[in-house]
Amino acid sequence: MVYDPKHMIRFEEVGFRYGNGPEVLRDVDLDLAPGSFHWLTGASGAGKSTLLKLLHLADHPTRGRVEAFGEDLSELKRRHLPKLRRQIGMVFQDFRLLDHLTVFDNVALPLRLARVRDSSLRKDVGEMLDWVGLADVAGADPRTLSGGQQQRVAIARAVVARPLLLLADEPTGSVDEATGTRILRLFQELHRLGTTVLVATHNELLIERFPHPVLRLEDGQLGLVRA
Ligand SMILES: Nc1ncnc2c1ncn2[C@@H]1O[C@H](COP(=O)(O)OP(=O)(O)OP(=O)(O)O)[C@@H](O)[C@H]1O
Repeated sequence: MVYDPKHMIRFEEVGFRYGNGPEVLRDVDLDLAPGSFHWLTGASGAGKSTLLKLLHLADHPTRGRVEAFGEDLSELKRRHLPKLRRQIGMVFQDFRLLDHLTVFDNVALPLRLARVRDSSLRKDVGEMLDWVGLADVAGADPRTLSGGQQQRVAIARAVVARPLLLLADEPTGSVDEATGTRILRLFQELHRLGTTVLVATHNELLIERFPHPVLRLEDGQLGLVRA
């Protein structure tokens, strides 16, 4: 399958509820243009993580249509989903690093899943750790690192396989302002290289400093509050 990068992710009238609970997302329309950078905001509990979960193709909508890289999710064969999801890098709010693996092996994980050869895997992971400034802790247990360092491991892991789309859930939530700015500069660099980026955050300071369009979730509905 070769994906057409002209089509990133498209939502049409998407609704989502957990079990029999109320609808958390309602009539969400979204067309993420390739090469775009969006902020995603909204009060706590507004549904940002839920929207990211659907964008990450980790769950199906309760209603509506999701199209990813030109493929309709409801028509996609289950065995094709992992390959599609490999086009998407995700930085989770709580990092989700694997404690039993070193920093190097955490970052290498997506390449191992994609069966990348050992020699090019070592090169790619090495370059990625250099890029996030963590080459000197490659052999460390991630639990021994600071929050900001762990976040950079999570970012390296999310982008090592060169995804078309990068999603990040509150990536500066547990780091100081200087580290937050550093993380944003990494995202900016990826964006300049052509990656489509969407970052959920409460950090008004960063939203002001990096003037990308702002999407806002309110009452389960998505709107553009800054173009
Ligand atoms: N696994 C779940 N089961 C049931 N309800 C859930 C689940 N996850 C989230 N919710 C509910 O869905 C709503 C949206 O939650 P979500 O985590 O998407 O919001 P958020 O905007 O990311 O919040 P925050 O900014 O605090 O991270 C909330 O009412 C939450 O309680």
